[in-house]
Amino acid sequence: MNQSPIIALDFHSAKEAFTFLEPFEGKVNVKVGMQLFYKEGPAIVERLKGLGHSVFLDLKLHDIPNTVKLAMEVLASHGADLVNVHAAGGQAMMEAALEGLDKGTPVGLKRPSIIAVTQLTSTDEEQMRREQLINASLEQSVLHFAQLTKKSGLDGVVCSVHEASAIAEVCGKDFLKVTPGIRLADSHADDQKRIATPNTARLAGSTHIVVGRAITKASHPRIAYENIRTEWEGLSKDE
Ligand SMILES: O=C(O)c1cc(=O)[nH]c(=O)n1[C@@H]1O[C@H](COP(=O)(O)O)[C@@H](O)[C@H]1O
Repeated sequence: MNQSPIIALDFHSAKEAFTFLEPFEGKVNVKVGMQLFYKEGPAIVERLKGLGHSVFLDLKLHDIPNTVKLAMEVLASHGADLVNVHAAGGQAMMEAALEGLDKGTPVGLKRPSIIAVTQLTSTDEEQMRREQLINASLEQSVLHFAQLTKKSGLDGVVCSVHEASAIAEVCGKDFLKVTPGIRLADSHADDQKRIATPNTARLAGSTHIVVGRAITKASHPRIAYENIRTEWEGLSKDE
């Protein structure tokens, strides 16, 4: 998957998603999450891939190792470029996920990259300490999960922009740091707690940004996408 912004297709149906994508010329990076996948099934991934788009299949698996391994074996056959799990599932679960993906990837195709969610971007430190009983800073917790993810052999993590540079120091520049919670300077946080602009994401060393509502709810989604892409890539408006 190239480094263009990943558009979160948080839509209710394939019809809505494809209508939304119509004004976009060429191939884009898209994310299919639970809402669209549970409605449309694997066909949505296959259709998007058929149009040449790159697909992050965001189902955030979190279960016992054997169940995750078997599920990943099936998911690998849909052709997604990137999939994810929750790092809190543990090292054995992450290793099993990787094993399932390796086993399920059709011969001749590249195994999807796999990343683990550290702490959701809708979580803040106070909530983490209170609800998860973690007696550490949020950054320490994210770094812990990033190191566990790396040790398990995965390709990277989902984190917020605020932890990206610390993760780069510990896990390396090439370890994926996929960062949702992206907002333009003047937009609402909605349910997100750890937000940042595309420009901050680039300076912090995010490898990818995931953007949903700032594009999908914009009055001109294509223009919103271009503005975000321009800021993320550090280009001036006319480049
Ligand atoms: O795994 C994810 O993609 C994810 C992890 C996370 O910690 N936070 C997070 O917001 N996401 C996803 O990223 C997208 C963000 O959407 P917006 O807040 O509308 O930009 C949603 O589809 C979330 O499911």
